[in-house]
Amino acid sequence: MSRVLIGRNLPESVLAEARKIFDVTYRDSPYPLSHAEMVEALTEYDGALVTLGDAFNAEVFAEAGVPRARILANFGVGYNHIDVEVAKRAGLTVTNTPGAVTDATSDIAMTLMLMSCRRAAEGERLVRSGKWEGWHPVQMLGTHMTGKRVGILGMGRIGQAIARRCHFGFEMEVSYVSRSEKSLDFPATRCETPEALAAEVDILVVSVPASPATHHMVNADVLAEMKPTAHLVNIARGDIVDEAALIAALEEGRIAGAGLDVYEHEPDVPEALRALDSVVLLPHLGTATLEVREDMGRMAVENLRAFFAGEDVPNPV
Ligand SMILES: NC(=O)C1=CN([C@@H]2O[C@H](COP(=O)(O)OP(=O)(O)OC[C@H]3O[C@@H](n4cnc5c(N)ncnc54)[C@H](OP(=O)(O)O)[C@@H]3O)[C@@H](O)[C@H]2O)C=CC1
Ligand SMILES: O=C(O)C(=O)CO
Repeated sequence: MSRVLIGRNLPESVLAEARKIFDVTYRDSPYPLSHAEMVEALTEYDGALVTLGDAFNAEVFAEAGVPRARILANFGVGYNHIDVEVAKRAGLTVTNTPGAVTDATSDIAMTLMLMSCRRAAEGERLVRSGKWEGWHPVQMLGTHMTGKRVGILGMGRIGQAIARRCHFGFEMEVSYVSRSEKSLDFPATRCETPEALAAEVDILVVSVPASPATHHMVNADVLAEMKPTAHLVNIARGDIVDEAALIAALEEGRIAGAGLDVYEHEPDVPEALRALDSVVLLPHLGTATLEVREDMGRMAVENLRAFFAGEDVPNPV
């Protein structure tokens, strides 16, 4: 039986499935693996189910030397916490969980769009404060989403699911940036650059993966192109947006608001961001439903199973 580390708390049904197939060591913790635990994952196990925040970087692989582990099955679609090139050079297969996350993450994008446009978090805080004085015709006026233009930065699985919700649910127009032209069943305009996209949309949604190419893709120049009435939503990874530049744009009222599920130095969220009424802050909730986490877990376990059975893994990265 292959010796597999489950690196973090998972839904019970996923653990039970894994235990049927492997000799499982379960690390019963909500926190990411430490450096020493990652080295141990590589040296003491045949494979590991790893999660967001487990920073399998070049130093970890260097310390592990010639690893015993042959596969890292990531629980999640985003794998920017793993140095995949170094992992492959060390002889490991890396897998992820595409698709299982798409609808839930798109739903959180819609939640953030609506909350930011309709000032929902600010309104909730007002009611909780006991200071609400009742309805009046010009109280807390937000942005009407129906019919506006959304900009999708990264028209992949999640970007397309968000665009579909916007087009079919809110009659919105869609613009996007992607490396390749997309063939879609709804109208959408492709822009050449993030700056061009930012300039023409009412809501800019970040859905590109984190990579050296997308680090700070939404920088001060992109934010400067946005309309003062526009909102930014980020459901991808924190470091795609230059957080300091975003805080400055919000503080100076150069954009109307932002909705964030992810942060540049997660879980640290700068005090300046937390102090702003014009920003909606969620704790990386994109895939946080039991059904979706079970699906992600099943996919990760299936990748491990297939690998150790000598089959092609379903989701190599
Ligand atoms: N908040 C949360 O909880 C969650 C966050 N995520 C994040 O969402 C990300 C996207 O997931 P998913 O939609 O499945 O990924 P996909 O790979 O399906 O889509 C990524 C899209 O980004 C585009 N892209 C990639 N690099 C660039 C670049 N340098 N310039 C322009 N466009 C680029 C790709 O273009 P092309 O198609 O042309 O190659 C593709 O359209 C994940 O990587 C993850 O970080 C995912 C799930 C949950
Ligand atoms: O899948 C991912 O990339 C996440 O961020 C967590 O589900």
